[in-house]
Formats: sequence, C-alpha cells, structure tokens
Amino acid sequence: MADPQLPYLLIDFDSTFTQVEGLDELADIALQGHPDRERIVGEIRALTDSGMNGSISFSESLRRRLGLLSARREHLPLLVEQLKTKVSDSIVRNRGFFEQFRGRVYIVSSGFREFIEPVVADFGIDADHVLANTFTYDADGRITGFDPENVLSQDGGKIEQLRRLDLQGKVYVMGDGYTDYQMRESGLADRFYAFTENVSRDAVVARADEVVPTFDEFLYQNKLPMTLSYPKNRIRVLLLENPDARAAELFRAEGYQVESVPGGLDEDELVERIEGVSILGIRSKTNVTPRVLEAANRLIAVGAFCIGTNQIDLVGCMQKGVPVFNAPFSNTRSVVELALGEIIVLARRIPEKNPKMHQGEWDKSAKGSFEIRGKKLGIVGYGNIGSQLSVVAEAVGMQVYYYDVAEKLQLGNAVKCRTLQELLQQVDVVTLHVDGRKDNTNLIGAKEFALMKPGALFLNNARGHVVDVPALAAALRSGHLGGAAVDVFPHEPKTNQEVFESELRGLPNVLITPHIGGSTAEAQRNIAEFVPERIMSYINTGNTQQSVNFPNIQLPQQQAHRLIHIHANVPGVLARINNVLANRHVNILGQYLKTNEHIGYVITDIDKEYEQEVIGELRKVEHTIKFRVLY
Ligand SMILES: NC(=O)C1=CN([C@@H]2O[C@H](COP(=O)(O)OP(=O)(O)OC[C@H]3O[C@@H](n4cnc5c(N)ncnc54)[C@H](O)[C@@H]3O)[C@@H](O)[C@H]2O)C=CC1
Ligand SMILES: O=C(O)CCC(=O)C(=O)O
Repeated sequence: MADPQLPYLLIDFDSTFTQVEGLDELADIALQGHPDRERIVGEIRALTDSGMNGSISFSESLRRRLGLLSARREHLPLLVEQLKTKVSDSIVRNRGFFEQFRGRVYIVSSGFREFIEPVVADFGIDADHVLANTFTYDADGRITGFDPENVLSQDGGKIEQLRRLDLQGKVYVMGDGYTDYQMRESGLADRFYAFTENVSRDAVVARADEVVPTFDEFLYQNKLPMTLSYPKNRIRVLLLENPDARAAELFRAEGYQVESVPGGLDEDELVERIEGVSILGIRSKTNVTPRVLEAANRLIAVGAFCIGTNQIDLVGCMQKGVPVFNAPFSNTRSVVELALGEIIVLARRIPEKNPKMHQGEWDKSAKGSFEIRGKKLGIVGYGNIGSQLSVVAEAVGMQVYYYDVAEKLQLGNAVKCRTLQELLQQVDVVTLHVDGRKDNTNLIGAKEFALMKPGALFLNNARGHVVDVPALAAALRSGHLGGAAVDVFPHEPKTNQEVFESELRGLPNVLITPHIGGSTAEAQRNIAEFVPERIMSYINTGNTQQSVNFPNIQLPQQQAHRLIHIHANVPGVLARINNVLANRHVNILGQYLKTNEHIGYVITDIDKEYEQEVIGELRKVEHTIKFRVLY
C-alpha cells in the first residue's frame, strides 16, 4: 500500500536511476570493433551532455545521437544486462523503498522504453509507470530513430507528459538534467531535486530546490523509510596535517564529504572548524582539547593518523561517546629503521662531517668514530617500536638492554634492567621509545644525562616533552654526550612555513629531523588505510576493536536491527535498556556489553519488527551519552 504522505515521485532514468546514459552505453556496445569507435562514442557523449545541460535542444541532441549510433535490435539485451549492473548505488541500496511505494513512483525519461522497462522491473516498477521513448527499426532490425508521435521525443516533452499524467497531489521530480528541472519550472511539479550521485551539472544544480548527492538524502529529507540509518553524504570528515591521499579517497568512496587542511590547527582554529564535523582526522600536532570537544556538536569518531594519542583528550572523547582510533603498528618499522640509521650516523660523526664537505672542507679523521658492533644499546620503552628495534639492533651485533615500566617479553638476548638508572649507567647509546603520557614529561633531564657514560649517544624519536631540551643541550655543549639525534620537540611548527626554534640548532654531532620518524611512503599509506577502515567499521557496524579509548567489542555479522548505546558507567543502565525492550515485546537476537571505568558500550541486535516508540524510549534512558540504530 502506498503511503498517502509520499508525494508522486518522478525519477529520471539515465545518470539518475542508473549511473550511466543508456544511449552512450548502447553506442559502446554497437560500435565494438569499429575503427572509429572512440571518436563516435565521444561525440555521442558530448551530444548527451549538451542536451542535458540545456545548451542545445533536447530533440536535436537525440536526433544527432541516434544518427551516429548504428545500433541494432540484438544489441538491446546486452545493453539491458549492462545497465542492470550500473544502477546507482543508493537506488540499489533502497530497493525496498521502490517495492513499497511502486504506485507513487514514475520513471519519466527521454531514454528508451526498450532498455528502461526491464531494468526498473527488478525494482517492482510496472511498465505503465515507465514513460519513455521507443525506437524505430528497419526490416533488418537496425535502429533507425524514434517514434516522433511520442511526446517525450519532442522539446518540452517531459512537461507535456507530466501534464497528461494529471496527477492529483504533490509531485516531486528527481533528476540530473535540465529537462527534469523544466517540469518544476512549468509549475506542474512542486519540487525539483538535483540528483548528483553520478553527474553534477552546474546549470541544473543552480536551479534545484534541493541537491541530493544520494537517494538516501532524498529519503532522509522527506522522512521516508531508508536502508541506512543516516545518509553517508551527511558525514563530514575534516582531515588535518596531510595524511596520505588514500585516506580521503577511502572516505569519499564511502560517500562521506571530505575537507582537508594541510597543516595542524591551533585550539582556536579547531574550535572554529569543528562544528558539524563527524570525523576528525589528525596526526601528532593537533590537540583535541576539552574546549575543542565542547565545540564538536556532531563528532562521531576521531582518527589519529599516527601511533601517539597523547595530543587527544581521550577521556573527554569517551565521555562524549566518541571513540578514538589510531594506527598502532603502521609506522613502527619506519621509526625502527630511522633509529638504527641514526645510531650509525652519530657513531661516525656524520652530522659534523656532512656540512663541512658541503662547504669544501675535507676532514678525514677517525677521531670519535666507532663501529656499533658490540656496543650496548639501551632501549627505554620496550613496546612495539622498542622491541622491534631490539631485534634489528641485535642482528647488527649490538648488545641490547631495555627498561620498561610494564612487564615485557624479553626478545633474543636482550637484558632487562630493573630501573632506568641501571640502564643509563651502563649503555653506550640510549634511545627513547616511551609513549607521550603526561607523567613522562622531562623523564630525561640533567640528572639522567649525568648518569650516562661520557661520550654516550642519545636518541629521542618518542615525544618532545619527554626530554628536558635545555639539559640535553647543556650535556652536548659540555662534551659529556658524544652526540644526539632528535626527531620530536616540545614545540613543533604547525606547518612547513613556520620557523623551527630550538637550543639544539647548531650543536656539534647533533642530528635534528622534523618529526619524520613515521614519514615514509609505506607507513603513510598503511596508516591511511588502517584508520579509515577502523572508523568506517565503527560507523557501519559499531565495531570498536582497536579503539584506544573505548571498550573494545568485535561484533559478529549484524543479524537484524542493531541498537548502539553508549552510556555513563553507572549501575542499572543495561537493565533499563532491557526493560524498555521487554515492555515493548522486542525480541533480542544478541547482546554485547563492555564497560570501562567511564562508559558502558552495549550493542543489542533485535528483530526487525518493533514499534518506533521503542527508539524514543531508549534515547531517554537515564545516563545515555549517545544512541544510534543501524538498520
Ligand atoms: N618520531 C615519530 O615520528 C614517531 C614517534 N612515535 C612515538 O613512539 C612512541 C612509542 O611507540 P610504540 O612503541 O608503538 O608504543 P607502545 O605503546 O607499544 O610502547 C611504549 C612503551 O613505553 C613504555 N613506557 C611508558 N612510559 C615509560 C617510562 N616512563 N619508562 C619506561 N617505559 C615506559 C610502555 O610501557 C610501553 O611498553 C609513541 O607513543 C609515539 O609517541 C611513534 C611513531 C612515530
Ligand atoms: O607522522 C606523524 O605526524 C606523527 C608520527 C608519530 O609521532 C606517531 O605516529 O606517533
């Protein structure tokens, strides 16, 4: 039964119902093997476009295209098969809508009935709701043109067709072409929706009542039943600090709107930009502070396109129901390789020799240079990076010592130190691979440098605030340390245009790099795939696996409707959710709950049959932070 609330909906076929233009595709099939195929198909496409954006009359465009086509009756079944695979994604997704509202939907097209009818029949649309042209053929089955009696073959044909339909009630038109808009212009239709999923024409978009990038958006705006809980085109992604282009590509392919800012943003700038943003993507420079979170009115998830997440108020995100995802191992190897390279480079005093050579100074000497073979490497922080460096360093003959605040599996012949002091006192090279937690601020200062052996080398590829930089500069200037490599700094420029200031500039045997430990093609590509995949999986299924601040739930395939409920972790919330469901006789197919000290995350899969009121009642459950439904 048609819903009386639904206006009549007239949908264009070519480039709206399907992703492509039927006649262009037909030309492609008919001209297989023709030496001039590409040129002719190109000409046909150009004529289609001119007709669609209104720059030549529709009838002229049609006549000239058919003249170029050389198609035959037997090409049509092939065309139909092809078009069935090219129905617009959001139309396919909402097949149920067409089946439910078939009586209110008309396909009004200047294309041809011969290929439209079988394609839309799969969506429950009957032949008498298809209004389109028909071909004419010669005795050999060659397509010679179109039936000139059909109003749709004439200029203004869609308007006349709509008049003849004489529909009583509201009429909405959705299409990509000028002739679709003309039905609205004539006053016979109440609204025109420019459909831009496949093609966006400026002249058409400019005149539309609404621009809908997908059919989901049309359904959402009109409060009609839809397959997705929320149109993906409404999900706005803000990417800062230049993650690999693959990230934007993946988000766009999912249908999200993506905006990129090449550098980092400071707090004020981010507060201004965050409104309306659903997914925020950052790297190490952008701080997601309580003020930023307060301004974030639509935030669904944060992606850290890096390992460290100390720049993000993780608890604040959690309390707002926002999971944070990072890429915990995508750049691990890159940092390890950099650290190993730095140890060798410092041990050979290359930071001093290289600039001299560039100035024409030949300083051949072995003074202060040594092999790393047999030397003692002290790794502070034996996590993913530290432990992988341990393996690689042993492979080149170093003796590894490590210190970690947590109990860690000892790899190879590495020697565990019970205290930081014990490690610092005995090794030739100290390398930091701790995380950036606040407590690690100034973990290494004057006292720790003094404990290190004279001539020891020091590396910081972890976080800038972990080291007291003036104390490091003093230890280098005094000659107590033999050299240092530093990739991370307490104050880093937000963009490549800002000047880098540090006490370490100009010191001998000091290698300073602009936070590039993870900046390799491999790492950046891996990160740009890993983080969007995690975020999209969360949005599409509720899966929080590998989130750094949310209870991790890896979910089975969704069985029916899925209710996703994030609440403050206080007693009784699950019971209240289940009370609502029980009172409304909703059948639970599966339920998954995990909590941490701040929040509870409960996923409930329920039968498709339930009253809409259930959703309203669940939203009102006390202590709810966020609630959404996945269909
Ligand atoms: N320079 C760069 O471009 C990059 C820097 N990083 C930094 O490297 C850090 C480490 O990365 P992963 O190894 O993947 O992290 P991880 O979390 O696997 O390892 C960190 C280890 O440090 C230990 N730790 C923390 N505080 C400590 C302390 N005070 N003393 C001793 N051990 C301590 C932890 O228990 C943990 O085992 C990241 O958090 C990030 O800050 C990561 C990637 C690139
Ligand atoms: O590449 C970046 O911007 C940050 C790398 C980093 O420090 C990390 O992954 O934690």
